[in-house]
Amino acid sequence: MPRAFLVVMDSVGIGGAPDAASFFNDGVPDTGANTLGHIARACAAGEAEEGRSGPLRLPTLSALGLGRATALASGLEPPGLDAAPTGFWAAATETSPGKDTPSGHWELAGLPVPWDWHYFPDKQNSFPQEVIDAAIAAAGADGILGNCHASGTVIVDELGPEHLRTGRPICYTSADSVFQIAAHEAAFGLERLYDMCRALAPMLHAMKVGRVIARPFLGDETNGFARTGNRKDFAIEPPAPLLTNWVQEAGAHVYAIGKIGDIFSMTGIDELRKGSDEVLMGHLHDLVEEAEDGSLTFANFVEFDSLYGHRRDISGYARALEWFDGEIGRLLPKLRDGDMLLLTADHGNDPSWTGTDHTRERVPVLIAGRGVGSAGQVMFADVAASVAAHLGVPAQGPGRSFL
Ligand SMILES: O=P(O)(O)O[C@H]1O[C@H](CO)[C@@H](O)[C@H]1O
Ligand SMILES: [Mn+2]
Ligand SMILES: [Mn+2]
Repeated sequence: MPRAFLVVMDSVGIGGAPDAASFFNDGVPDTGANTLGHIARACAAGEAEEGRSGPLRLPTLSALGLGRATALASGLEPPGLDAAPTGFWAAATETSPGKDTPSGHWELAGLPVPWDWHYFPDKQNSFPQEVIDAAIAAAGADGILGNCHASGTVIVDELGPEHLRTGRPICYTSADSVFQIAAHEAAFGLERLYDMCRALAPMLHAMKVGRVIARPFLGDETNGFARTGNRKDFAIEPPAPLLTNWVQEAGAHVYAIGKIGDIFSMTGIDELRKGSDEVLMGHLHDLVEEAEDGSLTFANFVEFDSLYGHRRDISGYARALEWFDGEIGRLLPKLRDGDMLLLTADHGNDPSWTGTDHTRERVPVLIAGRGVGSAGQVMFADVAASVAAHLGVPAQGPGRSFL
């Protein structure tokens, strides 16, 4: 029986979104943003030399059509990615009005977001008093810190000492529909932070804020602060069935790897494996070996986005892509007849761009196991319909299979 492995390379956009002008970073429209294309250009120009050197080397992803998809999506031919495709590729366009992770994943799973998310657009004094009051009550503190747009690593460095002195949680947001809470795992307490997020989530979700995100960190003023791997996203539940439900309702097993569990609030998921991207890649290799016939494995590799995209770190992003390419190169020979591996992304996060937020872009669709060719321009929701068609389960919603 066929199996499907749907792998999201978080934020690996390929530019060219037709509505990029309606999205912004620090007030600058996302028009022209191109995560993969600008990384490849910087590498070719010798401008991404930290921990690596020279042109971006992605032989496996290039053979699966990454360069062709980027050129089709944006007109930018990424240097060094011009291999003749040996897989099936496409460039996908999003319709949901958000450039955030839940919007991208829900639509890839066949469910465009049917509402406008609530944002906190003011860069300072971002949160309304009723939200601040609820946060203070949920924290059991005498106030909050931050109340602004921020990069999560910068605000922890800046406000970590005051957080330790006052016990006040650091609350911040971004261009996404998120309410993020950074707190010290020991001094404030990890479970206390999770409890605070759980207490606030119903109010924020009712406002159509997509996620309350726990951002635990450790360290001190002398040695500095660092976020831990205990991040937890408290996301709004998807409002209708999507790919994981369709597969599960057809009687097949659904494995989730990484943030997929949080993004979908475990809807339609039988088992979840979490950890760093390196650990997640081990789980993906294991599941290619052992996943049941007919099953769906749905994975998210977040560190392209969280460690490099939001940090505007081009060299780091290139290193992560080259590591990932090597791993996928080792994975392909393990695929069985009837397996489909589909690599895609949920939005862009161009590390050469201004600001620190996601960038509105098209995303690649790279498929191993379904012959050689191209579907050209497709829609995010077509990914779900195509995976469902491959598995032989009925699809719902606006997506159409391109297989
Ligand atoms: O800067 P950090 O804390 O990584 O936050 C980033 O991660 C959030 C969720 O993807 C985004 O909205 C952006 O704010
Ligand atoms: Mn994402
Ligand atoms: Mn992000």
